[in-house]
Amino acid sequence: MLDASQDGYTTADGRRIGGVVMEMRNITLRFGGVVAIKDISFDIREGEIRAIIGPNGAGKSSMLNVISGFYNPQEGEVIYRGQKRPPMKPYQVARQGIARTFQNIALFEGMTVLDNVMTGRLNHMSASIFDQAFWWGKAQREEVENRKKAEEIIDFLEIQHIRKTPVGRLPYGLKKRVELARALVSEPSILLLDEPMAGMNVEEKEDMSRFVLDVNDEYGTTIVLIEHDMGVVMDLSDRVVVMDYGKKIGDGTPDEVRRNQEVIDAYLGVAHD
Ligand SMILES: Nc1ncnc2c1ncn2[C@@H]1O[C@H](COP(=O)(O)OP(=O)(O)OP(=O)(O)O)[C@@H](O)[C@H]1O
Repeated sequence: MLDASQDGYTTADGRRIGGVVMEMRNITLRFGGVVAIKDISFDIREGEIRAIIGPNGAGKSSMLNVISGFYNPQEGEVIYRGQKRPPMKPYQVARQGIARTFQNIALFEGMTVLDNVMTGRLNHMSASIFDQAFWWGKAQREEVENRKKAEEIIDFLEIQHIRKTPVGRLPYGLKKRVELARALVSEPSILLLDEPMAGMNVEEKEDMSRFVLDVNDEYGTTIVLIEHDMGVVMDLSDRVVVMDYGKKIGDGTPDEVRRNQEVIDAYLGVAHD
C-alpha cells in the first residue's frame, strides 16, 4: 500500500511523487437520463502518471472531459492546487496549464508538423495585432521564443526529420506523436492523454510508452491517461482508477488493482500476471 500522506510518496523505481495537485470530489455527471459518472472521488499528485481504465462506456472520456473543462459536472467539486475550480471553459483550463490530446487525432492535416506544433503555443502569445503593427520587437521576441520551444520539443520527440512534412502525409503513429508535441509545447503542468496508443502497432506503442515516460521524467509533467491496452497501463502508471458503469470500483497501484476481485470480475475477466 502506498503512503498516501499529503507529502507524496516514492515509487518502486525511485521517482519522487509530490502532493495532491488536483482532487475530484464526489463528481456526478449526467446526460439527460444517463448517469455517466456517479459520485466519484480521487486525487492526482504532482509528477504522477495516473491512469483511468474501465470497459467501454464506463465513463473514462467523460471524466477526462470534466478535468479538461469540456463538461461541468452537475454535482461535486474539482479542486485544483488547493482551490475549488469554478465552472470554466476548456481554453481557461488550458491557460491554467492543463493540456490534452484527443482520441481521434485533431491536427491540421494540410499544415506542416512544425506549424501544427506551433499552434500549441497560442496560450503563450500576448502580443496583440496592435503590438505586431507598432511594437514589432515584442511580437518578434515572442515568435523567436515560440519557435525555440517548438524546435526543442520536436527534437525531444525525435520528429526533426518530418518537421516540414504536411501532417496529412504521415502514418498514424507519427501523427499521434505530433499531437503529443503540440500538447507539450504549451508547457503544461498536467497532460491529459486520451487513449494515446489506440490503433497503434506494437512498435508504435513501445515508442509512445517511452516518450510518455521521458516527458514525465524530463519535464516533471503530471500525466493522466485513459487507455484500453492493459499491458501499457500497468507498465506506465503509478496509480490507476478503475471505472465501471460510471462508478469507481478500484483505485491503487497497478498491483493493487490487478488483485482487486471487483476489478477482475468487471473488466479483466481473468487475473493478469
Ligand atoms: N455527449 C454525450 N451525450 C449523451 N451520453 C453520453 C455523452 N457522452 C457520453 N455519454 C454516455 O455516458 C456513458 C459514458 O461514456 P464515456 O464515453 O465517458 O465512456 P468511456 O469509458 O470513455 O467509453 P469508451 O471506452 O467506449 O470510449 C456512456 O453510457 C455514454 O453513452
